[in-house]
Amino acid sequence: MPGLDGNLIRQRLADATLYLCTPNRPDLAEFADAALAGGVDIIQLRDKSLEAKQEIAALEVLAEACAAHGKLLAVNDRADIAYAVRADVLHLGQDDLPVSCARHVVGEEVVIGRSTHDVDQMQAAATQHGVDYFCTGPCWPTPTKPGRPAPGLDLVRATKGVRRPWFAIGGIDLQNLHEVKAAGATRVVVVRAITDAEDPKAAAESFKVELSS
Ligand SMILES: Cc1ncc(COP(=O)(O)OP(=O)(O)O)c(N)n1
Ligand SMILES: Cc1nc(C(=O)O)sc1CCOP(=O)(O)O
Ligand SMILES: [Mg+2]
Repeated sequence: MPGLDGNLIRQRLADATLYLCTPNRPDLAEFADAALAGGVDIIQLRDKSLEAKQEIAALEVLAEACAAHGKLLAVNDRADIAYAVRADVLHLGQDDLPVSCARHVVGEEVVIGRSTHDVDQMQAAATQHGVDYFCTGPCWPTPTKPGRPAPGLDLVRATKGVRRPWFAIGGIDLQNLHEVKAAGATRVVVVRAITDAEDPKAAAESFKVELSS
């Protein structure tokens, strides 16, 4: 079955402000439904513990939730799995598959994103052929990505005004979101702020309210 049309995916990306990465969890379907109902625009399965078969099974759960809410499904690292589940988005870090290689696997419709951690990487991702969006971070050191040094909000400030869609990431929560916005970000990626929330729908709603003001 073909995935969404690339123009529609890129339109949804342009409109997206809240991107959630989640590990697999026993209540994945209910959790995803709540987060998407609260306003999450893109949901990525980020779980390094899964074998391909289990990752595909979890992504199929997320795909159903994304289709029901008209939102985007993202795969982390694996172009083959993105292809297998007809994902809308493939996210690649600096040490992952080269973009040109991933593009051959997933085709032209799928949106490809990149992680960046310094100004040189950010400027490269802002112009590199085949890249549709990028992320800058971590804004703060985060236990979700142990050992990754944080360039902090200076990198967000350096990215302000770049036209290609970009998201701030790393250590962002409802308490410090105003600092991220003041540094120039209009889009954010979060993990714990929603995955650890008692009420994921309410957490997502609060992010969306703050991001739209
Ligand atoms: C949306 C988004 N942004 C950044 C990352 C981090 O990617 P990477 O640096 O490859 O690290 P891992 O997540 O693979 O550990 C991401 N996954 N998603
Ligand atoms: C997965 C990931 N990538 C980062 C980067 O800077 O590229 S920071 C990060 C983890 C973000 O998790 P939390 O919202 O729980 O701090
Ligand atoms: Mg990666």
